[in-house]
Order: sequence, then C-alpha cells, then structure tokens
Amino acid sequence: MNKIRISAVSYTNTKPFLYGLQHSAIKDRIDLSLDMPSDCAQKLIDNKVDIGLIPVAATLSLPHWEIVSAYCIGAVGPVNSVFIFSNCPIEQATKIQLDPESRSSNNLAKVLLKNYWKVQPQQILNAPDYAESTDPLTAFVQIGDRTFGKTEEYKYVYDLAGEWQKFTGLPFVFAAWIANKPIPDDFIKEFDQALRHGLAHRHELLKELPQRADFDLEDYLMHKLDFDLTEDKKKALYLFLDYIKAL
Ligand SMILES: C=C(O[C@@H]1C=C(C(=O)O)C=C[C@H]1O)C(=O)O
Repeated sequence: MNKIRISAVSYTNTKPFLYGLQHSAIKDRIDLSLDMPSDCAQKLIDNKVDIGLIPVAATLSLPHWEIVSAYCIGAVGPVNSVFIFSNCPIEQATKIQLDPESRSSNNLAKVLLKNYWKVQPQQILNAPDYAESTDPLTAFVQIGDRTFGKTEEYKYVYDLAGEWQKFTGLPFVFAAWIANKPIPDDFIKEFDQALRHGLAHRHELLKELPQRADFDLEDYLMHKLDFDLTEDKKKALYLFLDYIKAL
C-alpha cells in the first residue's frame, strides 16, 4: 500500500507528536515531512500531502477537509509562543507586521484587532524586517520557537491565545491534523494511538531536548500547550473561522 504523506510543523510544539510517530510501527506507513505552518497548509492545498498539521485558518482554502485526530496544537489561556510584540500599547500602533510562517495567528491578530481592541492598523505582509520592530508605532505578530526568550525585549507583549480567551471565554486551536481526502479508519486509529503515545511520553522527550535558560520548555510542553481537541476547542475553531470570514 502507498504510504500516507504527512506534513507536520517543524517547531518544538510538535515534538511530542513526532516522538509518538517515531516510536510506533506507523512510522513505516507514513512519508513524513517537517515544514513551517504556512507550508504545511500549502502542501495540503496543493495535494502534495494527504494529512497536514495545518493552521486551522487554512481550512478556508480547502474544498474538502476532515479532522482526522483527537489531538491538536491548542491552548487554554496563554500559550507562550504566539505573540504580538510592540513598542507602544496595541491601541496606538499604526502598523502591524504579519508573520510569513503563520496562517492562524495572523488571522487571530486581525480578528482581535478588529473585534476586541477595535483598531485597524495597516497590515504589512512580508515586511523585510518582519521579525522585529524598531519603530515606536509598529507592532508585529510572531509565532513558534523564534519567540522563545523574547518577551523581555518589548515593552508591550500580547499572548494571543490569552487575549482570545479574554475576548471569547474559550480555548484556542492553532493547528489540527486535517486530511484533504478520506483516510482509512484503521490508519486513523493507529495514527491517533501514536500521537497519544507521544503525549504520554513528554517527560522522556524533555530529557532529550536541549534546555534553555530563557524559556521553560517543561511548562510549555506540559501546561501551556493543550493538545486535546475538546468540544470547547472545536466550538472555538468554528467561531474563529466565522470571525475570519467576516473580516
Ligand atoms: C502555538 C503555536 O501554534 C502554531 C501557530 C500556527 C499559525 O499561526 O498558523 C500554526 C501552527 C502552530 O505551530 C506556535 O507556533 O507557537
């Protein structure tokens, strides 16, 4: 049988899932690539893979999509790796630079700016200096490992999963395991078992990861990230998609 092609996120947040896949027999049934989230989405849209751990915002670009796992990259409150960094209070920012690696968080920033902070700074895609701001009125979105240890560098720091929870009272789903075609039930079952195995072995994984003085990896993988795709998270996912459509 042909292998199932899978694109997963290349950040630390996905390492528990990778640990599970690599320590399960399913590794021989998959062809796995690691990509930045925007590329996970594009590969699924272009049918270069069958399943992707894709930013949920990208489902709006798929003619057909199905959630194939009970797990996700989510958070209940602050996630500690998805931020708007700013030199001024967000209500005063005139420009917001978006992160080219993101699809969900860029949209989450847009949804919150419009509906929660009720401001409309100019949105800048692909700014040459997208990962920093020296301008007093320019803020920027940043996701993933590049944000680790960066919260001391800017005067105003907004954790977007935390802000979403203040706005809606709900958790948030950044990325979910999504297929662009029907996947055999036996594969889905084995795949989810492997992901569950990885989540159950996060302490073993943490021993393999290089520790950092400026970021609490254990707190991040054990507490800040919340991997269960609960009913509340699904509710949040569909609400988020509705907000994006209304942008
Ligand atoms: C929590 C995170 O979630 C992510 C954010 C994504 C996005 O903004 O599109 C997509 C996948 C996840 O990696 C993170 O990257 O820090």
